[in-house]
This record gives sequence, structure tokens and C-alpha cells, in this order.
Amino acid sequence: MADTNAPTPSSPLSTNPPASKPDKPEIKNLTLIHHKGDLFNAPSNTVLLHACNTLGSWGAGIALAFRARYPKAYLQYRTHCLTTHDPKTAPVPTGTCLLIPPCETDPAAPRHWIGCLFTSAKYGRAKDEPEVILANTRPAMRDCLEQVRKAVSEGKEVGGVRMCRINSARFGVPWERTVDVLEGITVEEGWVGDVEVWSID
Ligand SMILES: Nc1ncnc2c1ncn2[C@@H]1O[C@H](COP(=O)(O)OP(=O)(O)OC[C@H]2O[C@H](OP(=O)(O)O)[C@H](O)[C@@H]2O)[C@@H](O)[C@H]1O
Repeated sequence: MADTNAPTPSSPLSTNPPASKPDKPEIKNLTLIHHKGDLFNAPSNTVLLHACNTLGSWGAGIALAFRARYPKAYLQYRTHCLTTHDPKTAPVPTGTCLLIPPCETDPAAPRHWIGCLFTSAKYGRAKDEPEVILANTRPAMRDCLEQVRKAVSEGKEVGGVRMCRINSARFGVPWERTVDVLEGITVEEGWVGDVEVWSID
């Protein structure tokens, strides 16, 4: 595990190139690169991922830290959950991702993309069971990686992709089980193949 808490320079996003032999595509699974340190201490344009409920609440844990740092992004998340969707009649589907481009207007705020992985419908005591959260994690991450690919293809500035140990605390899923799901994801053409996991534990 690298002890690299200091900010690292933003590097061009490395994506999965087209397979050289179209009739025999090379299969690569997502690689997690583990670091110790603060997720938020990331270069501009980095994508920061965290697990979210679909009820519009960033009320505790690392979500609360996201809310404090990125109030405008929090509003976008809330609008997505409560206005674009409706928690009672048409909730945000679990297994999806909301990718929010850098949007803070405070010049001192970091310019980070924020990826909200909807891995549980609700939170607190009503959160989904671990098996359901794990089943939601794979499509949510795939949706995220596809949206990142699209953003890059549209010429948007996107740095690397970083995540905390999603699902592992308030959502109550042993971290190793989420690792197994993430490392089982096949990297599609044009997707980021390496994701950094930053942990302060
Ligand atoms: N600065 C930092 N850098 C790096 N890692 C950091 C860190 N700060 C904390 N961590 C770690 O980040 C992991 C995730 O831990 P969390 O409990 O937050 O997330 P989770 O994915 O289990 O659950 C999601 C629900 O938790 C929330 O609260 P509510 O449900 O609203 O109550 C949401 O709204 C969701 O619904 C743990 O390893 C923490 O040590």
C-alpha cells in the first residue's frame, strides 16, 4: 500500500484501448489500487466516488463531508433524487450512478467530479441488505465508468477515478466483498481500467 497522502499531479486519463484483434478481444478486469490517505486530497478534475442512498440524503459519514465540501454538487444530487425522480412514486433506480461535473462556484473549492453510486435505496436502519447492496454495486460502477468514458469522448477534462471504501461502514458491507464485486467488472473499450481506493482507516 502506497503512503501517498500528498497531492499528486493530475495525469492524463488512461483508458482501455481498442483490442488489437477485433475477433479476439482482450478481456481486462477493473484494477483497484489501494492508497492510505484522504480521498479529498486529489488533483483537480479527479472523479471522487461514494455510495449513496436514493432519498436525497448525504447525512452521515463521508457523504456528510461531501456535502460540506461540495454544496452545489449536493444540490444536484438532491434535485436528482427529489425532483427529477420522486422517492415515493419513481425513485432513482438503484444500480445507477449520478456523475456530477465540477460545479462549485467558490474559487477556493476543489474542481472535482463527483460520482454518486446508488448502491442502496434507503439509509440507516432501512438500508438494503448486503446482498442487495452488492448486487447494485456492479451496475452502478459500470454506469459510472460508461459516463466517464462519454465525458472524455466529449472532450471534457477528466482526471483519474478515486473512491473511498464504499459500502463498508454505514452500509454495513464487509469491504472485501465489495472488492470482489468491483474486481469482477470487465473493462469495456474506452473505460478507465484502474481505480484508486483511498482509505483513512
Ligand atoms: N476523507 C476520507 N477519505 C477516505 N475515506 C474516508 C474519508 N472519510 C471517511 N472515509 C471512509 O469512507 C468509508 C465509507 O463509509 P461511510 O459510512 O461514509 O459510507 P458507506 O458507503 O458505508 O455508506 C453510505 C451511506 O452512508 C451515508 O450516511 P447515511 O446513510 O445518510 O446515514 C450516506 O448518505 C449513505 O447513505 C469508510 O471506510 C470511512 O472510513
